[in-house]
Amino acid sequence: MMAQYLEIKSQYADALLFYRMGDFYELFFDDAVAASEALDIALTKRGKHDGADIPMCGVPVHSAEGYLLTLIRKGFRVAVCEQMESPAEAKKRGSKSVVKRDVVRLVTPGTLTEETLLEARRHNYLAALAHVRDDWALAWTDISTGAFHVLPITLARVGPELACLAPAEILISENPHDGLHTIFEDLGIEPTELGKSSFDSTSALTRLNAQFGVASLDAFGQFSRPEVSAMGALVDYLDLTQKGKLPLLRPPQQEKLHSAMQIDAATRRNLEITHSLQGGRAGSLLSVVDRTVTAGGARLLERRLSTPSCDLDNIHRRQDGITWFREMPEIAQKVRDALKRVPDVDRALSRLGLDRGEPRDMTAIRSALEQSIAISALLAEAPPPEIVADAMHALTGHDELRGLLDDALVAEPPLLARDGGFIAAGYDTDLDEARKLRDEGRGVIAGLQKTYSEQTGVASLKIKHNNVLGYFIETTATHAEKMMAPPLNETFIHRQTTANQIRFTTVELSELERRIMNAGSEALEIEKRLYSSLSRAILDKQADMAALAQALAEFDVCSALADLATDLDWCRPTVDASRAFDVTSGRHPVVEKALRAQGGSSFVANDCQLTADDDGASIALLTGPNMAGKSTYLRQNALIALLAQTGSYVPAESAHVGLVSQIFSRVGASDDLARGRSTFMVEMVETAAILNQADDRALVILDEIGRGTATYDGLSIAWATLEHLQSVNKVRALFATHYHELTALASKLDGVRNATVAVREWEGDVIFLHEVHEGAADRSYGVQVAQLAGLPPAVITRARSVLDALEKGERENTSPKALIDDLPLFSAIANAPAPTKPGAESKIEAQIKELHPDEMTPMEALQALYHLKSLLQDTKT
Ligand SMILES: Nc1ncnc2c1ncn2[C@@H]1O[C@H](COP(=O)(O)OP(=O)(O)OP(=O)(O)O)[C@@H](O)[C@H]1O
Repeated sequence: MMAQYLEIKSQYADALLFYRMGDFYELFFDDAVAASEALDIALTKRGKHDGADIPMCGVPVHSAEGYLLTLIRKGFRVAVCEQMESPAEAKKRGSKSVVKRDVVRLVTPGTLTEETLLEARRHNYLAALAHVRDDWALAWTDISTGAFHVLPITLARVGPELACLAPAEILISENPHDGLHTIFEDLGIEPTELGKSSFDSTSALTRLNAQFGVASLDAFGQFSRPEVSAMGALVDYLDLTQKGKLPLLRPPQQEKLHSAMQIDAATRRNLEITHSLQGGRAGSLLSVVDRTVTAGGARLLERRLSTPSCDLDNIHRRQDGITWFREMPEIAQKVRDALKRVPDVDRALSRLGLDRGEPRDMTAIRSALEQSIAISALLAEAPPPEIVADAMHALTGHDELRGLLDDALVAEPPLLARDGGFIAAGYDTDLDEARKLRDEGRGVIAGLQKTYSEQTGVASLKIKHNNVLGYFIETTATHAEKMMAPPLNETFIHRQTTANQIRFTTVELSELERRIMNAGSEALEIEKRLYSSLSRAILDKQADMAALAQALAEFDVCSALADLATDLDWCRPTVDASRAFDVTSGRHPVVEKALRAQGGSSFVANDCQLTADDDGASIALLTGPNMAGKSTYLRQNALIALLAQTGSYVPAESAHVGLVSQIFSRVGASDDLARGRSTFMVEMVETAAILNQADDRALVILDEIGRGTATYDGLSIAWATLEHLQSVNKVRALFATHYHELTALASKLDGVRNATVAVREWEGDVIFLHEVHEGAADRSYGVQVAQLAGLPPAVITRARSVLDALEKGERENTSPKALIDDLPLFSAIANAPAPTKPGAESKIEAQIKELHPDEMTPMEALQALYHLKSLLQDTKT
């Protein structure tokens, strides 16, 4: 057995081998050590190899999925090795024969199909990156839904596209291109390297033609060599991991590089589109926007938010869909109620296709078909817009399949096909009979006894059972002669005579007995056969079912965005080919929601006017105090552009967005010490990307550029950046800064204007109004904000005097150093009496608490007052 183990393991060196032994998957050697640690299970030993103990651990087969999930999440790949015959079959070949075993599947992050291993509301992409000289292509698939796409790209776009896709696994050819290391490092992805043959475009063509059952790929589009190579690598890897059982894949969909808004990895992170900066979904734009009620809808929405469109027709079609649902709230509600009952058709289909399905996957298809009829009737109540009408075609015409599944399946099938019990009564007569025999064996025997008793005229005839004879017919010995003479002896075959009884059998009874005995397993066998034929019937309609799933997801997304727009009072933006960007009363959806949840102040809506001339830039230079809401304002406008091009309504009173081809954002500082980059370096790398790539359709938001270095260096960099954006990139941009010197540029550069976030000063404190209006701020109120944050009062006092000195120096043109030299040292201020800690009780307060005015004489009251006054004087000196 160990020899067999080692032989199989040698083929899967980079995976843990789950070696099936009866009811367990066992792991040995290093695999056992690694798995026991990762799964926190006991490490034992079994036998010896080369004189040393063999480490071993195991997981029960019935709960293996949970363990698999943990291992995959921890970055392992698992080869599942099953027994290919029963021990009895092995024995037939000789008493020492080892049960045949083989790997049936290699489980990797990108090739999961099990419900428990997948996140229902997210795609699980497997991607492959290929290049032929300087031409690159990215192909990706989600085998749990059948999606299959390919995109020709450039090396520069690899990072952004991968950031958008966020694949669970990415395949590259061995000895990868030098440029890829940094990209993968940036994204924190560990690619899977395949041999060069997996990427060979000639054999890829053959593989792809076979996979899609065509003689040539021309039917799906004209594909370049890198595209074919990337797609071929995907199919090759699926073949390898699924051991020849290829999943159902939709025909390759060829994407265009510029059909979607380009958003690079840093911008994606900064805008917190699908994940917040903390990494989770909570706090992201998606978490606020997602009101879908089906898993398919949720996946579609996430994909749309990740890839806002640049195709005006597409955007308008989607908007029309939302508007339609908004205008008919009652129908929309009913559609959403029906959608809530729609299971995950895509993933059910995929499991059936890979022969990993269970009866529930079939009932999932049945429920979807049932709800489709209801939804189709609801949608027909008013003339639908194009997007809805197109999708509606996919809902109908499945009566045959629905009828079949309706007739064939019980209402609530058991979890596993192998337990049987999922085929409905009345669907198959053989099955009904087998079940009848299994369940009502005794009843059938009683019926036969009655028949025989009538046929023989022996009222006392009985059918009995014992372990030696099995079922037999018994009469008293008095009937022996009659029973053993013609014509009865033709039917009744004598088996045994006892003192008083005589026993017979019949061909019919023997057959019945055999059938009763086998009925249980026969019922299971028949169900297995019926399961396969139902599965085939569903898979024959795979393309229709996939289209149905897509249509249902589309209705879900449209109606969910309509619900959101109505509930949160969002507007339909005008999206066109102009270079406008004009938002009235825009809001930040995530901050607004957070403020509402806290129940405190409400969000202050702000306008944004960035409409550019035909060939110029339009840049708003935003100054204002810390904490005033600059970052929020910057982000909210980027998110409005993004939402508008997703086809969604937007959080504003009105919005006009001329197509944005790229969004860039440099917001906030973060360092990347793991990669040896300081905060400032990260900032500069991101700024360089913007200045090198932004075109005149880009929307750029830059927050406090240059703040990570010395004041004059920072100011100079910010200055030059602003000029470059205005004169070379000619972008629409929001540029927030604390370098108030920059505001002077507004009068010098065309298309640059100043805006500021208002605050009010009151008794030395600042009150944040969060209102953005024309003009420039002259101060940052940093010291006040620091005070709010709880910096020790001595530090605040000291900071105020330093600030006053610096400002005075600036006015009087004195060197700051000379001025600061004149200031008393910090120690002078720090030696001042320690301020009472906020919340701690002062001496005076304590004394006042001790006073009981109702119990005091006027004299005592006067004395107490004098005493308090003297205390006050004590604290002041
Ligand atoms: N329009 C608004 N209405 C209400 N509250 C807002 C608004 N904008 C921002 N805020 C609140 O103010 C806080 C600070 O906002 P933000 O981080 O945008 O300030 P900032 O000006 O960028 O500050 P800094 O310059 O210190 O980075 C937010 O967390 C939010 O709670």
